Amino acid sequence: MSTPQLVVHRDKGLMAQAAAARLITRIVDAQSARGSASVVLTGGRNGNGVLAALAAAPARDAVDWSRLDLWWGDERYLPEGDPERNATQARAALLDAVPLDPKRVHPMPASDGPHGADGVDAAAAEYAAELAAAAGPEDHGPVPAFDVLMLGVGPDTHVASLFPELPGVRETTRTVVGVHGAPKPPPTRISLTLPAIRAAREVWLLAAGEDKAEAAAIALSGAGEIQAPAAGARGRARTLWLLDSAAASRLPRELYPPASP
Ligand SMILES: O=C(O)[C@H](O)[C@@H](O)[C@H](O)[C@H](O)COP(=O)(O)O
Repeated sequence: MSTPQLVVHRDKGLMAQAAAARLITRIVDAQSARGSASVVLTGGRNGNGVLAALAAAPARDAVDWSRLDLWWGDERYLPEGDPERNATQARAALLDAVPLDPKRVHPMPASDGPHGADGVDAAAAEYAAELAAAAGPEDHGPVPAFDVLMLGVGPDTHVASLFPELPGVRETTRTVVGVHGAPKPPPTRISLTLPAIRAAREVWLLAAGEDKAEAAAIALSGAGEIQAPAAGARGRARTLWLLDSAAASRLPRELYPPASP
């Protein structure tokens, strides 16, 4: 697993634009090398900000959208099309504006699907099976080796729907779990687990705003992953924290020396 690298941008708008530019490059490189690319999307304002910046970037046309697999790191277990679903928000921010292959877009199940509102655990198992079916021998495991997996970071250090101390973050075997009683609404969610997240080549953690400063400082100062799930989110080849200066304001100095005057 890789050691976190930090990139600090002046403000959250620039952070989103720079992350979008980085994502375009990463997708184009993967498509050139292997024919296709795979990206895992996150919910939340920062993740949607990156998607909106990507939608507005002229270089988005460099991506072959028909050869891109999209997955989700977590989902709010709500009916299809609910405005609070991460997939609905991602479609509005970007996905509806680009020529994706619908067969390569893999939203997590919705609560009005075959598993029903009480079936979040079965819905999570279904998504795990979908991931396993997409993994090839070269992936060495039950999920594809995603090119980039993005995660918003919560003020309590949660990533995806893995919250401090709750069962999801303790999962060591399953790749996807149903989440009950999440402290961030809605309480019922589906989430990739840390083992699934760590299958990604690159994991990018997005944190902008003063309310993320403490979470970033804790997660990057050697905290355990059960107490600080963001600390356990690492990519095989690269772990990148993309921050704005407000979110970076409480990092230990050895991680982020203050800018010279
Ligand atoms: O479904 C969700 O809510 C998430 O995926 C969650 O993990 C989110 O990414 C963080 O809470 C950060 O959210 P913000 O970027 O809005 O602060």
